[in-house]
Amino acid sequence: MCATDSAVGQSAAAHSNTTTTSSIQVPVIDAGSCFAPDGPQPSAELSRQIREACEQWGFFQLINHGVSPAYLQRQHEASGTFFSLPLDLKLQCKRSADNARGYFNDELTKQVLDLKEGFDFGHKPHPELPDDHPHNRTLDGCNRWPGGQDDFKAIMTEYYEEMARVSFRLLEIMCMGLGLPPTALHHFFQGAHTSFLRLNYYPPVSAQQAQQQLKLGINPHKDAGFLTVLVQDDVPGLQVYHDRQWHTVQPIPGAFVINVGDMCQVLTNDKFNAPLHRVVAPAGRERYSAPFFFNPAYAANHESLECCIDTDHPRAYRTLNWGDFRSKRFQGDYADVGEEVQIEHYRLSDPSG
Ligand SMILES: O=C(O)CCC(=O)C(=O)O
Ligand SMILES: [Fe+2]
Repeated sequence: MCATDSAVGQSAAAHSNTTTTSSIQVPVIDAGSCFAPDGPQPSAELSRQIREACEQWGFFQLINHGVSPAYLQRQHEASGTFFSLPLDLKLQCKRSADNARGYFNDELTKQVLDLKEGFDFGHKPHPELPDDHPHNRTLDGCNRWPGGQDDFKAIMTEYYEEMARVSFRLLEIMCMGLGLPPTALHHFFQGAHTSFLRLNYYPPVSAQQAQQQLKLGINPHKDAGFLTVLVQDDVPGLQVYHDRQWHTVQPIPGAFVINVGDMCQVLTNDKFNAPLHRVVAPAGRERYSAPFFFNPAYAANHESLECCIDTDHPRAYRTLNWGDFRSKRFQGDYADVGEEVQIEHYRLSDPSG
């Protein structure tokens, strides 16, 4: 990608090949259908639960959200159809150094090759113009689609819009949890958010391979944007690092898995933490997931919010421009360019700052 960040400052255990099982679980929150288009207003109790999950884990699952399961099912089926296309067709829309969007099977996370395939597409500023029109070339590049797969494009575009709607609602609930008006942070996103949808396909490794050595579909990383809304199928693999252990995010049919990203950590002055996570390559079965990375406008400058600063929590970061951060990050995901930029470089106590 990736919208990912590095594991600087994390203990060696976070990089070990061992998986620890634990009885504590990523929080599961009932949203009371408030993500349905005509659903009820989110309650203060929901915003409290989400705030606590963001403070304690930076990860949670949202059930009973109210988004029609048909969207999720259509997306899942279309993703399966895409990844089963012949490789030469997929390679026709392969991403390149100057265009972060399209198909890829050579992603590096922290300069280590991931065991997976993926497909990215994102915000198109002028939907009425062709994808490759100069006006639709963004900092991330422009969308490219596999030839002759109009249904795939239509289903994914519809799904993207639905995830954007869900993300705006989540943003509002998070603001409520911080004691802000629900729309207090809209200006970071509205009209020009640079979100993108990623489809992930993890081919199975043999049970024998998995036993010999832990194989990772995605290496440990943090997501760089504001938040991520992910759906996974019924094959476990996603793990979050919490309290010095890796915890599997157990698949729950139809649930959204939400995690905090770097920009949210900067805005909240470390009150909400972007958690380290990874994917264990599935043994014996393939696995699919679809993260929607809810990203601010390129021009958005991030400074910690006044409501998150006090004498015990002084301002932790220098101003960080999202477009600048994002483009530096993509260079590191596409090719091994040495140490990647990360939010720690913007920490006011960072001597290199
Ligand atoms: O596949 C998953 O469950 C997680 C994917 C992920 O973390 C990512 O694409 O950044
Ligand atoms: Fe991620």
